[in-house]
Amino acid sequence: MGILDKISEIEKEITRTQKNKATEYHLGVLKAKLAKYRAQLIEPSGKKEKGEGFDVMKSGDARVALIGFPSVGKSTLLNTLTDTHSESASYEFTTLTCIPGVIQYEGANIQLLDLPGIIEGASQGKGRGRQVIAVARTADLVLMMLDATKGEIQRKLLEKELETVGIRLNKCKPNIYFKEKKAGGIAFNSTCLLTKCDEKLVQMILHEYKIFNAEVLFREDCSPDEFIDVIARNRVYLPCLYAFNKIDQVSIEEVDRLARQPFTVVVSCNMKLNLDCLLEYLWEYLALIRIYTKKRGQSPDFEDGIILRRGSTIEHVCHSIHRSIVSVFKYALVWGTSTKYSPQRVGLQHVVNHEDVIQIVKK
Ligand SMILES: Nc1nc2c(ncn2[C@@H]2O[C@H](COP(=O)(O)OP(=O)(O)OP(=O)(O)O)[C@@H](O)[C@H]2O)c(=O)[nH]1
Ligand SMILES: [K+]
Ligand SMILES: [Mg+2]
Repeated sequence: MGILDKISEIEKEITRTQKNKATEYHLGVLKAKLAKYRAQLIEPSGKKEKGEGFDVMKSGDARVALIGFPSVGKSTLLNTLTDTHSESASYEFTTLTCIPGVIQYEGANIQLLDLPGIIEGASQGKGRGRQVIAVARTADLVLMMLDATKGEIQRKLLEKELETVGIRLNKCKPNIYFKEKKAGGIAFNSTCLLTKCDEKLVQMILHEYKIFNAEVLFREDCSPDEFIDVIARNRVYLPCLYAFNKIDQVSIEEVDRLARQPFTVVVSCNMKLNLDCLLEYLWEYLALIRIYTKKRGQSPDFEDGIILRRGSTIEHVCHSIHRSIVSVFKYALVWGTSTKYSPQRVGLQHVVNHEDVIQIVKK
């Protein structure tokens, strides 16, 4: 039996099995098995698959992958937001490779990757699904483009495809400490009440993975699926923005309904409607900030900021100026919203805010 057959057997058994207290353990083990086989499916086979242009160099401050069914308007968006041209047409599978463009926004260079359309079964290799998904894993954000005239179906189908290959959208990593050990059996602990998972189930799942010695600490009330995500290791957690395109084709009531969904923006690429809003969301979801540096006695150059991630520290600022700066760093002066007063003297661990002005004082 091939892996695909094994996977579909297990999937069938999971749907057949009624969910209740008595089947909980059985289901947990089935899910662990499923996760194992799926991981084998996406492991690189060694030989390079066809599809040139898929190894695109990462560049700029962040990378966004355009994922969607054929002909939803992905290439039209790339053509509208960047200087790059990607063929767009009314027939499906117009785009056959990965085409990178650059969005310039708020002083940041955001790499936007136009990709071939994907369809149901993409995760199992239909069309160029596997290559497209491999690119999505390298992105900082998935921009899922959907056809507003088709309601929510496309979204559900694509979410399932990405879910299957271990891509988690708009989800946090489960707060579970997990460490494999050489000996000592399985040490299980939790810091909160667990309602979805227990020690026995954790052990059974670990045995499925042939893990017999490990330390496990649940710091939140996680499900068996979330625990499997932690031990499976190949999971990626990405923010996702859903963009419903072609709103020029649906009623105002439908536009309003779609726009109210979480993590969603409604646009028309052809008619250039609401694209400024899409860009604002991208900036927000990528968690980008821009700071300025200045030299002593001079005013900052507001034309030339440094783009960082939210949560970055003075140490990150130093590194993005030059590798050697940290070794001669004495303190920094900060003007902006991250300090109580301006300027304020801070150390390397100080977290900076959007639009802060920073002066590095050397030893
Ligand atoms: N009505 C309408 N049509 C649009 C809009 N945006 C794109 N289209 C049309 O949709 C068709 C497909 O556009 P593409 O940009 O080629 O779509 P794609 O997602 O790149 O398609 P593939 O590369 O084949 O996956 C073209 O005929 C576009 O003109 C829009 O906002 N409204
Ligand atoms: K097309
Ligand atoms: Mg295209």
